[in-house]
Amino acid sequence: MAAGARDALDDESLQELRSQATRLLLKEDWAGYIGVCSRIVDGAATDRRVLCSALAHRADARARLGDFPGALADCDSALAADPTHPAALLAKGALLRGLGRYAPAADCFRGALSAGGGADEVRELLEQCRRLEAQARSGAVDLSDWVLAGFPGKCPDLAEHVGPVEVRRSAHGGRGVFAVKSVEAGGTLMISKAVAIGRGVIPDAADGGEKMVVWKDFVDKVLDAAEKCPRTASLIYNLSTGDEQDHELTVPDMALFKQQPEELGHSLSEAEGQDVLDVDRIMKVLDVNCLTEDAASADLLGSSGVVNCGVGLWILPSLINHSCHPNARRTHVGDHAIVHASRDIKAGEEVTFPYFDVLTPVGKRREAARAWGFECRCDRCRFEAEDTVLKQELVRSENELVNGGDMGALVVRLEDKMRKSMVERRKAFLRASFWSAYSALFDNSRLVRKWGRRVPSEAVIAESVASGVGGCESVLKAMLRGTNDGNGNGCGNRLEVEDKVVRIGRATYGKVVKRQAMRALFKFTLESDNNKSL
Ligand SMILES: C[S@@+](CC[C@H](N)C(=O)[O-])C[C@H]1O[C@@H](n2cnc3c(N)ncnc32)[C@H](O)[C@@H]1O
Repeated sequence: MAAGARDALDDESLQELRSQATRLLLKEDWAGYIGVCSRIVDGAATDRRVLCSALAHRADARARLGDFPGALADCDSALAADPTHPAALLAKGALLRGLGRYAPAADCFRGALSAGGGADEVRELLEQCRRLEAQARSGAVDLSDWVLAGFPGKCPDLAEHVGPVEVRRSAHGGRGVFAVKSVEAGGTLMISKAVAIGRGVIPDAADGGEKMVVWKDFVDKVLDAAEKCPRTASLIYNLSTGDEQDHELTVPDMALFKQQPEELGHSLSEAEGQDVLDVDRIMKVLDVNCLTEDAASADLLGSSGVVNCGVGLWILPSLINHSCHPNARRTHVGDHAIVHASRDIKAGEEVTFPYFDVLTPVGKRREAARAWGFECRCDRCRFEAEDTVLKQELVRSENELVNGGDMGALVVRLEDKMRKSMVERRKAFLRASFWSAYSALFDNSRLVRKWGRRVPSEAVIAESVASGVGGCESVLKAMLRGTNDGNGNGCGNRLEVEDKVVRIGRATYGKVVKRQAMRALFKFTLESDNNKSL
């Protein structure tokens, strides 16, 4: 330390501050730690070594508290004083990596390696950044090793990715997400990291109280994230509260979803200059935009008699509207949601999720949409409502479904109606609406013996439903069961059948594993409850 500098720390004071910092570090008291680092920074005078390492430590603590702009500014000050300071390069690399800026993060780790920082660990970080940078650009994910090993340990790290999609005004209401290129079933549309997730393992018999604990914890995390990062607050304020008229919802620029380092620290819209969070507004946004996570990996960790509950906010995916013939699904891996095409999507088509179970008749779907606060305007609902002859048949079948009866007879009657004139897509819609009747028939060997010859095979029904409403676990299960004799009862020859099964597997989970690992997912699908994703 330079002797005689004003306010410079003497060796003894510096030693005392370092001991205090270590105690606070062990207690993970980051605010206290930042305070002590600041005193060292202020007293470091012209001692570059002391100054840079205190700035690097303060940057690390600021990042832990979510103050990314402050952390980045500390790293930059340290590197302005000493461009090869290993700890500052490592701190900046870790910060940029966490923010999804893999290429500049890799530059920092490369710099730290040449400055002699870390070696093996830094080499590993550099390798990770290269892999994530490539994945962020291509959207290609390969979870084969993790799946084949039975989902061990921590989830694989993923990078955010915005695929061939853009936000536009939607006929469904407000804004929606649209494909700008054709995407085949299983293709990745986007990979988004959650702003926050509330997770809990809730006993089956739990009342609403335990769910409220998960919700409260989640809301606190969202508010915390918004408070610390104006950009996050700005993204949240772009989402609908449910109170706006359609024309009041502005179409956001896609650049908003592609984080740039120069945007760090200042927001792109309303959150700028706004010190106090609009908590009421954020609460409304959460009500309209939260998505649930049915994570298979979380499910595997749970024990019997409990259900895993995950609720989260993923910004770009929450702009995806609902349709009863959806074409997209999510696969959850850690905090990332991989959104993929669940059936082929044409360029210009709107990307849609099922907000609720769409393997149900129109009446039940209407109730579910109302619970969400909207009237579904999708073409499947329109088709099921407009044809008066069909409407009568649907009312009769829905009543039979509710009151029980011979589900085989119901299916035969529906199939006879369809055989006459209906196009494949409409057949797929009706089969999806009466999926539970088809399942009851195929689940019961007595009914299969009685009615089996008069209806298409289970595999043919599964393929038809997947073409109409996309792949999902129930349909994949039916396909696997329907083809386990190897020929799929009229579904084609063995290789053709295998291709069809893999296609529905990809439509269900996305192209996240190689073909050989797909078998592990199939085993998992057959063993798990319906409606769980990865
Ligand atoms: C998560 S937001 C989807 C994005 C929203 N359209 C926007 O502009 O922000 C959910 C809301 O979108 C609207 N919505 C989604 N799907 C719809 C559909 N099929 N029919 C009518 N409104 C729909 C409803 O207002 C619903 O509460």
